[in-house]
Amino acid sequence: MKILTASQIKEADEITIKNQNISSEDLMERAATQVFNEIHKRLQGADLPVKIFCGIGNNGGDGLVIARLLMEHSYNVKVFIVNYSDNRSPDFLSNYDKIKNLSHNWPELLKGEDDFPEINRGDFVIDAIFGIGLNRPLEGWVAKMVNFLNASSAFILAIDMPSGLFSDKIPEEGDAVIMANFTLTFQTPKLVFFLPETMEFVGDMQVLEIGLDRDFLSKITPSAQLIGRQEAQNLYNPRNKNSHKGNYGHVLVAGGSYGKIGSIVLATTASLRTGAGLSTVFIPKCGYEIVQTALPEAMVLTDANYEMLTDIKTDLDADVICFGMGVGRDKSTVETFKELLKETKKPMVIDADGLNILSEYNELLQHLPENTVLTPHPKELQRLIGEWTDDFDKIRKVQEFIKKRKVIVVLKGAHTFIFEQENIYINNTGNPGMATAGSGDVLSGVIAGLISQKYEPLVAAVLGVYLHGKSGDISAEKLGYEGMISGDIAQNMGLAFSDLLSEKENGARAD
Ligand SMILES: NC(=O)C1=CN([C@@H]2O[C@H](COP(=O)(O)OP(=O)(O)OC[C@H]3O[C@@H](n4cnc5c(N)ncnc54)[C@H](OP(=O)(O)O)[C@@H]3O)[C@@H](O)[C@H]2O)[C@@H](O)CC1
Ligand SMILES: [K+]
Repeated sequence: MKILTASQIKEADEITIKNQNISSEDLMERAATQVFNEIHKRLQGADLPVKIFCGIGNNGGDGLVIARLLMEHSYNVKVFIVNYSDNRSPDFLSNYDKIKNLSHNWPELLKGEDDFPEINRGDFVIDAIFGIGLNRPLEGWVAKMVNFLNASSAFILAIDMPSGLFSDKIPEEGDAVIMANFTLTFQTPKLVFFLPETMEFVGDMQVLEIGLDRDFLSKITPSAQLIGRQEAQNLYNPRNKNSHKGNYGHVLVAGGSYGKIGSIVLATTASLRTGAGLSTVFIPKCGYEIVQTALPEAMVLTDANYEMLTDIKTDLDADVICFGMGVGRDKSTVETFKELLKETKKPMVIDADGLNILSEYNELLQHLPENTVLTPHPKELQRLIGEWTDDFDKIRKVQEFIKKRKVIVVLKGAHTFIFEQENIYINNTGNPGMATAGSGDVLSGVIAGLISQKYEPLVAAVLGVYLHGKSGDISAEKLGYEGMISGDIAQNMGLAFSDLLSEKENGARAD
């Protein structure tokens, strides 16, 4: 699903109005009706107090349409106009008239702190104060209004965007932003919904298709893409019946050190469970029996050294090399990694201490094969590219880095971001149970397992992150966030594939 900027959305809006020969008010009615339908589906006529806070722009106009439709269905609705300016939009005004004509339950104008209404625990608050038109931080009593709503224990549903949240920048410390429980957003999710610094304002999120011009949407270059089930399905290559293990490639997992052989077991298990034809590990001697016992399906080669890697064989017949997990940063390990980078032409996936070595010995970066997949978590990324001021600055810095080094970066997080050239892919599977030791080792193994099966490195990264998250979701369903461990994510990869290939309905949600 494409993620568009506010100006792209406004353009789509204008083109839709022109091409479909409708008024902007018609489009507002269409969009807000979708919101009403979602609310009605869930509330089923329940008699709870619905308190709708409307701004005076089109986000407020949406709020007024939602209010009217709820009133027509006999909901217990009270509308408050957050009257921050007299510059009311035309579509706000015509819906203001419509609601006044409908009932004597007129909207109440709020003009300052003294007008704040009572909000109770069981209230259902709808935030239609600001949407994508926000152009400066909230101030004065309007900021206080937002903080007041946040302080209530009412459920807050944000329309299009939580009010106070910009679509293209991070709020400053202390800025007032609605902390929504749920956000119903129009046509396209916004990039800020997925950034670590802003995702908490959004709560759960659902995208409502409002029928914007299809041709325009299909041609426009998005600022990022959200990867859900449908996108992942499009990346999947079905297996040919007439095939053998040689068709699915050979993964080499090189890494590990004394006390850290488990990371190799996890990555290698994941590569095999993702479908690699063969997996060989290259580890220090101390790991020989561990891997042979834990994973009889793997072949094991050992370094001359007992505790760490000092001499990785570079003439191995692998299709992809996965390096770095548990490998440590001893000088002799750095040397053999350097040799490996200089010698190999194979695609690589580099994780953990492999990344830390690259950060410490910057000169190695020039030897990375093109399209190497680097899989840092935020701390590893920071060591690699330096500090950033906020999440937008981080994106810019990653893009500069990948342009210079011609690599793919998989930045792990609640929403993992995959950066390739100018493109950004944002994963929509996964859960907090995956914040557990070894989860990253499994991901590296998954991506390597896909590359070995001839998926392009970018496709392997995007599909691998999706499947890894899905397997995490399946593990969480069975074991709960606390109970699941990364070995479960590796074990359940097969179920993630089955889920991908099953016929079940996906609905409008992008996972
Ligand atoms: N295609 C779609 O997706 C569709 C979108 N639709 C809806 O339209 C929404 C966008 O509407 P919008 O453009 O009218 O902007 P909105 O967010 O209501 O606010 C604008 C007002 O806020 C003001 N203002 C800004 N910052 C301020 C501040 N800090 N403090 C005080 N004032 C501030 C600014 O005035 P200014 O003072 O800058 O002149 C202006 O008056 C969108 O989110 C969606 O809900 C649907 O109806 C149909 C299909
Ligand atoms: K809003």
